Amino acid sequence: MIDEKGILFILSGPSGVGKGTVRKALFDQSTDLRYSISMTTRNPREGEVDGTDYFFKSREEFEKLISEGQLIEHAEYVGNYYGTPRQYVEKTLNEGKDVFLEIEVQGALKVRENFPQGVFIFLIPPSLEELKDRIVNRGTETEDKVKNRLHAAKEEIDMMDAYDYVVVNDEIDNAVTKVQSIVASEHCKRERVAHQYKKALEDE
Ligand SMILES: Nc1ncnc2c1ncn2[C@@H]1O[C@H](COP(=O)(O)OP(=O)(O)OP(=O)(O)O)[C@@H](O)[C@H]1O
Ligand SMILES: Nc1nc2c(ncn2[C@@H]2O[C@H](COP(=O)(O)O)[C@@H](O)[C@H]2O)c(=O)[nH]1
Repeated sequence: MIDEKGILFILSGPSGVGKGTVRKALFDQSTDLRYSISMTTRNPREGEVDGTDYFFKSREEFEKLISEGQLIEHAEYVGNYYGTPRQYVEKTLNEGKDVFLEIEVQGALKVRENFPQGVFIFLIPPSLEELKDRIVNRGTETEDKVKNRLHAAKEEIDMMDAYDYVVVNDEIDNAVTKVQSIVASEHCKRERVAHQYKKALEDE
């Protein structure tokens, strides 16, 4: 059978590496991917909009979503819950459209268990010093939170080998081009499988 479902792409990596920046730049150029907006219990940052950046939930609401099985994965990250809505992802993939997740590492590894056919991309910083500068300069975290996020980052970078691709986010444009190439290459693989299937039917 040809798999006519969309492809699930997962962009992951430590906090501050630039996942959001790369994703936004990618979506400014690409219209074929569908971005899955996550749920979180963290407070909105200045300028963040409910339903665009995240669906902001209370802890009670989030725990209800977990118990109802409405998330394909969730993780508690530096004191807050984050999770991926099941209905949007499954419906969109079933319609044959590609879905793009931007999530942290524990969650990505859980997605791997349920969607082994997903394409897992790990974004790494050019160095840990640069990672720290990016988190600090973003100006969204207190000193304590920066420390927690950097501590988590070291453990997350150790999980890099569990991914299909690693992209260094040195320059944003370079990183975006690489992610676009990965998307194109995964489509070529899919087309090869479809072509082999068609040929096998014709040869019967
Ligand atoms: N290639 C780059 N070069 C320099 N600065 C960058 C680059 N990519 C992102 N940044 C900057 O680094 C900071 C963190 O980026 P961003 O918020 O996209 O990271 P993130 O991985 O999505 O973080 P989080 O996981 O905490 O949401 C931002 O201020 C962004 O402008
Ligand atoms: N496991 C999940 N992680 C997610 C999800 N959505 C976002 N994230 C990641 O959480 C951290 C912190 O995000 P921030 O917005 O507070 O800086 C970051 O790595 C995000 O990519 C999700 O649905 N599941």
